[in-house]
Amino acid sequence: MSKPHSLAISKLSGGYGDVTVIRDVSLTVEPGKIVFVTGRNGVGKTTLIKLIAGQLAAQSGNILFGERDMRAEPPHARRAIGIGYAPQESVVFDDLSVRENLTLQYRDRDLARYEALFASFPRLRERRAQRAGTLSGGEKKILSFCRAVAEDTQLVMLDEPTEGVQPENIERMATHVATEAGKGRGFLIVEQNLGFAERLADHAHVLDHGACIFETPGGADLRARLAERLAL
Ligand SMILES: Nc1ncnc2c1ncn2[C@@H]1O[C@H](COP(=O)(O)OP(=O)(O)OP(=O)(O)O)[C@@H](O)[C@H]1O
Repeated sequence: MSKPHSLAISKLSGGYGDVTVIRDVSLTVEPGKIVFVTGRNGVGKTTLIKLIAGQLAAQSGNILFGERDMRAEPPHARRAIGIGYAPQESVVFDDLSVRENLTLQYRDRDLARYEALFASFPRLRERRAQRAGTLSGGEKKILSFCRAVAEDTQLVMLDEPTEGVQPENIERMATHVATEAGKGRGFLIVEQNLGFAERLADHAHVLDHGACIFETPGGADLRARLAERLAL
């Protein structure tokens, strides 16, 4: 992995066509830091991640990764530069096997890079020859999580990674995120699971109507601080 970069978003606005969903959002993810974005349904969390990944074009504001302006780069280039992404809908190719889904982007098609993840999620290894479309919703989320974590990117964006995943696997996800952050990778995680956020966050933002209405450092009572803002 090359020298780690910070992601720095400033006054970012964007949405769908002429409709503005995200308004003037600013946040930073430094190397090795875990930053959460939470908020109620429909406030724009996924839209924000898609703007950073390049799946949606920004209307105004800046997205810098290191010194580089990401707004000029198409999605595949942003990934190649070091911004990985596991979307909320998991993007599992149903007709391909689990193995193919995990190795599509690698010329060597080697599963060895998944050893540590398979140790935590053995069902994925057991089901490697199975059509990915036959996996349960939670298993698809785990597949998508593993693919993003195993990829050699400096930043990992996860959109609701724990949705539909059982508690012991959520705990294993948390362990992998903490380990990877310890190696210097940054994480930007959209989550409504406040326990997961409290367990991992260095910093958290609350989004409402497309704007950041609250931000706070991580820590023991993060869940309560966020819940208070979410109830407003
Ligand atoms: N393709 C689209 N075209 C137009 N509007 C959209 C589109 N996708 C989402 N929206 C709207 O943008 C707003 C924000 O949606 P978004 O998916 O970003 O919210 P979210 O906070 O991620 O919600 P959830 O927690 O339910 O996943 C919503 O009002 C939604 O209806």
